[in-house]
Amino acid sequence: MTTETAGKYLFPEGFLWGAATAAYQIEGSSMADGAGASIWDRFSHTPGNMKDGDTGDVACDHYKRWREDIQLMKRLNLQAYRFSVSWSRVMPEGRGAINPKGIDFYDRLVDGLLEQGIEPLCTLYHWDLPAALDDRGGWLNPDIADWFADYGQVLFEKFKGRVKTWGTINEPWVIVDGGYLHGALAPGHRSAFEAMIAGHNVLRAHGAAVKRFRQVGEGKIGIVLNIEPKYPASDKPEDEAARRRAEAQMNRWFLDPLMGRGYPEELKDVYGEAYREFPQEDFDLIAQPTDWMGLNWYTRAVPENAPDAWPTRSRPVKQVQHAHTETGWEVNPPALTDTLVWLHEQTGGKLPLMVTENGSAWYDPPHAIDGRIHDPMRVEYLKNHLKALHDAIGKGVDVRGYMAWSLLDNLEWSLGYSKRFGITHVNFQTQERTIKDSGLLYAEVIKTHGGVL
Ligand SMILES: N#[N+]C[C@@H]1[C@@H](O)[C@H](O)[C@@H](O)[C@@H]2O[C@H]12
Repeated sequence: MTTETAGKYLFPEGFLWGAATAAYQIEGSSMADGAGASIWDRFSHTPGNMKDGDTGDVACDHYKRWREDIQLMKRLNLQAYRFSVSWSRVMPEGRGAINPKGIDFYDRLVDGLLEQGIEPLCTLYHWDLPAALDDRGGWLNPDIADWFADYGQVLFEKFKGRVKTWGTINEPWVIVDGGYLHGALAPGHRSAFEAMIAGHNVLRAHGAAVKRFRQVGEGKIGIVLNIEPKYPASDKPEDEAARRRAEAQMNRWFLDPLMGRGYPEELKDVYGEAYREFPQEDFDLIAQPTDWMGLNWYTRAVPENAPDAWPTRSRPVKQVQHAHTETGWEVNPPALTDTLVWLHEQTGGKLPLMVTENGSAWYDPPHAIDGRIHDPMRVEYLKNHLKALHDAIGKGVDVRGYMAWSLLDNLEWSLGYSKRFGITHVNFQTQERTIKDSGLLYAEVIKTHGGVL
């Protein structure tokens, strides 16, 4: 904070400050106490899939250390905690029998959070599909919509009155683009034909869960989308056309059907013969009204026309004038403001938004030095993106909260433990947690409602 900015970035009363994680990335013990395997247990144990051969077998050992981690959340002044449930820990086969020890873990976690005055925000699905369901076709099997709604009902009923904000699915685009189109994520398929089908079933499952929530649940429900704004590399028509294809394939593929607009026209151009039509009743199910929408936001892209680039025939042009994180993502806070304004417009300005993930990976030392973890780049990233978020609110965007990604350094999927996103450092040899300078700043931001920015 400088004298001229003192108080300039105060956030609205009731703005919800938290941090986010996901089950497979932090829990460990993924097969303990009757849990079933997920597609990530299989994928991470398949040689060649994971950097350094890393797996989620231990991760942050959160399954055992959850009490310690709730104390960590208190030290960070968190008002909320966004976590996901491992479907196969609760329902080992994905359908039918419930694993009592599995659901008991989440029961204790939710009660522990509430006891500390931390609001639990629960994501039903953050990529870790039960392997038993994958054996039945997984997201390629249309029956998964009912399987997912049945799973959701178990949680809606179990946590009624305690969990009041639900997210159905985290990042449909990554589930499909990573898991079915490019194969970089579980279950590792590479087919545009499968991607269209899987994407449609992910959306149907969301709709089925929302419908079931209206019957048995209590509170608010929404979905969490990753949006990466696309800016044209030049004013050449071919670059604008490339931008539109890239925007349709990532940002509108799922958003448009959720808003009742069906798939964007450009998707036919992107997927060609793999594109397919679906019945209107599916789109009616998908466009079930929801109560809020989550935005996971990290960076922007500047695509140019690239006829050889599959499937969008576009390629991002590196913006060397800006800093880039360890994951190679450009740092561009104003693009977050633009995205929030765009999403506000795309959702008709009636759907409350929440930034459900935002953060950055930088090189951090493997252990604390004199009890501290200095992460100046992450401090700057956090400060500047919170200011950009504040700017969006100033432009009339209804943003209700911000969940820092992530509470802990954790398993960055197929990148393993090589990329650290946490505001808390984890020494993966000792499991020691050390709040980084960015976490100390975030605690102050929360305490001052942004006044410290
Ligand atoms: N990569 N990256 C960091 C972060 C990932 O760790 C989360 O699980 C996803 O929801 C989303 O991709 C964002």
